[in-house]
Amino acid sequence: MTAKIIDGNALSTEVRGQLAERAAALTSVGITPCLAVILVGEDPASAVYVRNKVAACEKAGMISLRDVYAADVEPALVFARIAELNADPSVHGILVQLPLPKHFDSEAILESISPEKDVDGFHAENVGALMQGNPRFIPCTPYGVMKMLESAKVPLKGAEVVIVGRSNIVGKPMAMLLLAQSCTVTICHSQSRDLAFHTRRADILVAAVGRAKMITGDMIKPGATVIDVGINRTAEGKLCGDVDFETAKEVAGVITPVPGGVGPMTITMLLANTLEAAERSLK
Ligand SMILES: Nc1nc(=O)c2c([nH]1)NC[C@@H]1CN(c3ccc(C(=O)N[C@@H](CCC(=O)O)C(=O)O)cc3)C=[N+]21
Ligand SMILES: [Mg+2]
Repeated sequence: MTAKIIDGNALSTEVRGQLAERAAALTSVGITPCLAVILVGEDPASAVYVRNKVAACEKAGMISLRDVYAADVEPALVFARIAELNADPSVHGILVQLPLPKHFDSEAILESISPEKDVDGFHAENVGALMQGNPRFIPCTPYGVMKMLESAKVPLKGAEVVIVGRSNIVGKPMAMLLLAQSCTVTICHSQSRDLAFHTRRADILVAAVGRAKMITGDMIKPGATVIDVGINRTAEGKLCGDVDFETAKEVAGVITPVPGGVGPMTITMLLANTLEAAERSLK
């Protein structure tokens, strides 16, 4: 039997439809949700993501602003633009596309965004709120994963979860969200001894390492839920995840594909956070 596939595009369409209704309701009272996106440099993948985010905003009836800077821009210019966006009441969300060029202090940039407009949930204040169990903005990728688990009715209470990857943008917030749902959470990383020992115990396995096809079917417990957060490009330019889908789908009970899985849900939850920020501005 092959695994049930969670279709991230279909779920995105459904959720974005609901968001569009809320956006229209806000617009009718004079507030159109607005996301400002800042892109520094010419990385082609980043340009594609930013284009997708902007298009998704407009389709959901939200406004988007886009500022693109050359890779060698003075950071002071970007800080000044963020300050301007922080002060602009018509802007509800601000996203600085990562990664930034090496001469940027990324942490300082993220801390300069007003926590009330930090729709990525990367500001230390929002990270702290999530750890304390009172999230203000949930980082978009782990938020999207939670929606996917919910839509597939994957039981969470008491489940053994193994997350492979410990990044600030996926692994760590993912662990906090699943812990809050009473999962038993293990975080593995590049220095973990005997990775397969851990992954084979997982009822829910989240792969967020950035290494193409590194999770193979033999590393998965039969019937497990496998969430693939990886976005890797092969030499031929094909997109593939951290999970070897062909072998994994024969073992897993539920699985997410790449493309068409977590990626579209990340953008959907960015829209959700922007809308949420705009709704809060009413109160
Ligand atoms: N401040 C910031 N916030 C982010 O949320 C952020 C970021 N920086 N930097 C880069 C990563 C990556 N990310 C993706 C979003 C959507 C897809 C997505 O839609 N993927 C499509 C395919 C798109 C394609 O063809 O390349 C899919 O998986 O089906 C992928 C990756 C957001 N990120
Ligand atoms: Mg994100």
